Amino acid sequence: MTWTEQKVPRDHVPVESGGIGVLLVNLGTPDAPDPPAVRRYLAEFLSDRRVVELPRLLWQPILRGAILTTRPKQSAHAYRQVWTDAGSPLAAITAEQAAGLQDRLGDAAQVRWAMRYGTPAIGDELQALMDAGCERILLAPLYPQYCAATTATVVDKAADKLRTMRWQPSLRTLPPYHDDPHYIAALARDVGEQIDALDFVPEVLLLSFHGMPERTLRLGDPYHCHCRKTARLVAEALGRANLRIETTFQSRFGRAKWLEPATDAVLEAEAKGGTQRLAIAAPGFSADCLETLEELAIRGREQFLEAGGKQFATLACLNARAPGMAMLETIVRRELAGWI
Ligand SMILES: C=CC1=C(C)c2cc3[nH]c(cc4nc(cc5[nH]c(cc1n2)c(C)c5CCC(=O)O)C(CCC(=O)O)=C4C)c(C)c3C=C
Ligand SMILES: [Fe+2]
Ligand SMILES: [Fe+2]
Repeated sequence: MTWTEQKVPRDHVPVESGGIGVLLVNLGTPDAPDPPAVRRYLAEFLSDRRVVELPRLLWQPILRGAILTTRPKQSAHAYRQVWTDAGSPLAAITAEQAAGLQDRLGDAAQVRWAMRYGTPAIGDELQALMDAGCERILLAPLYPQYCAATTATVVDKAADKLRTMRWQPSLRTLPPYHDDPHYIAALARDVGEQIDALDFVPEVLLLSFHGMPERTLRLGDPYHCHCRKTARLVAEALGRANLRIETTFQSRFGRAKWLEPATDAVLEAEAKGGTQRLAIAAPGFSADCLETLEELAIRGREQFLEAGGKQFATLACLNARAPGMAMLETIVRRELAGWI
């Protein structure tokens, strides 16, 4: 043993060294569907300057005042409607995706998962990978379309952890995969199969993406363009002449103008304009969550049917089913090239 090794405290030495890690990251979700837990989650999420790009001195009083006194109660009600025995759908599905990817990668890499807001925290999971001997880590934000409010903030948070380390791992990040042929093929196959399994033939398929303030498009965020490209490629890959496919943006928050057309407005307009049978998919969400299970599947259905629509279906996200997992394995292995 060399002099340096003798000087290194035993508990700071990885158990095994030279390992490869993969950290899957999604947005985050409350620990429980009750107002205090939702308040903690929203406080962290909506204090992120990547998410709400307003000066702190202006935004924090609004957040701590109007928003955090009313929204946690409303959102907790929404979360209760989608909560499962395994907890929040977003966390449960992300855990399943990590387990599925671990099975597929075997001994080649250790896979863990984290949430940008709440738990399990990115810093803790990076540490766990390092403690398990990983010196090279692929950070994989599970957002197909790049957005500063989602992708960049994951990298920021990982960098915050690295900033505290004397001995850092080597880090790679998974690039956005909005136009990756494997992602498009997985979506086309999965969406196509789900449409074929419906008990009705939809006239219209809405591809609904999470919205963003329109200003971010003008500031150069590629998110809107990525969503549009995904939608165009999925429509081409589906190749269904009798199915009209439209792109919309959901989950508007606050008073600023958001990307349009808005999903809720289009659902109403379609029904009022005579569309009777409609299906909706959310290709930007890698896992089902509040925004798909409550906003689309519950409220979206009500909006469409109340406006005169007759049949409505929300299609599941790729989640941990085979087409999505095969795609994830392929794009992760590609980024691990040279490491494994
Ligand atoms: C300014 C506010 C918000 C921005 C910008 C935003 C961008 C954004 N979000 C996602 C993905 C998800 N968002 C989810 C929930 C959610 N989003 C916001 C606000 C903004 N999102 C809020 C306040 C909430 C919480 C629920 C509520 O109170 O309405 C979720 C689901 C989380 C879950 O627990 O299931 C996801 C996923 C993307 C992809 C995105 C920008 C591209
Ligand atoms: Fe959101
Ligand atoms: Fe929502």
